[in-house]
Amino acid sequence: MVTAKVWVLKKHFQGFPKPSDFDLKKIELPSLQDGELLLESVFLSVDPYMRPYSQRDMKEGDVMIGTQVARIVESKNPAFAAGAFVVANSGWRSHFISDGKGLHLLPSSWPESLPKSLALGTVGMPGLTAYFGLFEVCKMKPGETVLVNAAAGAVGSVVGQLAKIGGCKVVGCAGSDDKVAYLKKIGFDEAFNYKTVTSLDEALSKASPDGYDCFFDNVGGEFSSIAINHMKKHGRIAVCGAISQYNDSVPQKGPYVQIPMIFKELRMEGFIVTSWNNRREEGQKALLKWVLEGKVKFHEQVTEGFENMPAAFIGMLRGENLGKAIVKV
Ligand SMILES: NC(=O)C1=CN([C@@H]2O[C@H](COP(=O)(O)OP(=O)(O)OC[C@H]3O[C@@H](n4cnc5c(N)ncnc54)[C@H](OP(=O)(O)O)[C@@H]3O)[C@@H](O)[C@H]2O)C=CC1
Ligand SMILES: O=C(O)CCC[C@H](O)\C=C/C=C/C=C/C(=O)C/C=C\CCCCCO
Repeated sequence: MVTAKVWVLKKHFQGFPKPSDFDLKKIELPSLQDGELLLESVFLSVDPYMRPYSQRDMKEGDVMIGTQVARIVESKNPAFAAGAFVVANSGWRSHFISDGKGLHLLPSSWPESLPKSLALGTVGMPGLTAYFGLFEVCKMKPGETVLVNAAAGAVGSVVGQLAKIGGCKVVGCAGSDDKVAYLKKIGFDEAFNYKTVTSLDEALSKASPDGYDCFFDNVGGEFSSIAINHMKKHGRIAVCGAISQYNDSVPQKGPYVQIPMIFKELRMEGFIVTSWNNRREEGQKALLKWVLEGKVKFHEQVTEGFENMPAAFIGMLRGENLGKAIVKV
């Protein structure tokens, strides 16, 4: 019998999640039935969506939602061999049983030299978010100017690099000087610390006096209400996330955006990356190629130990991560 450790949501979050909102439990896993697999999590992802989705999709006592790279320990399913690695969406669990549905084998072209955790970040859901958000929602064109916030994060850092590959000028903002330095290192044309600039308006004007054709918005709130006034005519805004709102008990009432929307004839479009699940392979192949060519750099904020999942999650929400926040079991 295998004993699995799982993190459950003990209490719905009020504001920022607290360690006391989680409970670590042990579950004895049964023996495998025909068609089933036993897997052990090797890397687990902590992502911003877990904060709002927990409110919408979970009840207290549920296992926290989330994805992992897992190794197949034992298989009674002919489609999956023991020893292979998959991306699963099985939540915060150290071990779990699956019938094979919803498991994505890592691409066979995955080189040994590349950390498998990238399948949760740059070459996984966040990277695909950047890929489809830029190409399908922003529809960026060479020579345009792209703005991205939370730019040193899992999604934002890929947005900036893909926009450079696409021949654009890229402006990014992040919440620390170290992150700003990282953005310049990976090729952003302009980068600033939104926490320390005296005026966001001035910082946006200085970074791109002519304004922005595309705004990849990961943050929402006041930043977006100001940034929208810096959009060029017929600009496009990809509403990817609103992390500035997730931990607020009472969402901010931002200034209205309709006026610039009308006068600048802007297109503002929200999206969820799962809308392109049928093109997942295309995106992963492209991202893997650019990583291997060195055109897309990656950085991971790795927290060691399954017992530290809540700390990694809370740390990411507080901006302590540079690049994709990952937990290594
Ligand atoms: N639509 C979709 O399909 C998807 C949407 N998303 C969204 O994309 C965004 C980025 O996700 P991801 O790259 O995984 O996360 P990150 O790796 O960027 O980590 C979150 C970052 O958000 C920033 N942040 C946190 N709170 C605030 C705040 N109050 N104001 C401004 N910035 C803040 C912090 O960076 P900093 O130091 O810059 O403050 C923090 O490091 C999120 O909004 C997420 O919900 C992600 C995946 C899919
Ligand atoms: O099990 C699930 O559905 C979660 C799957 C997560 C998976 O890896 C794929 C997509 C992740 C999407 C992330 C979206 C965002 O981060 C945007 C977050 C929140 C927007 C507001 C949601 C409000 C819910 O009430």
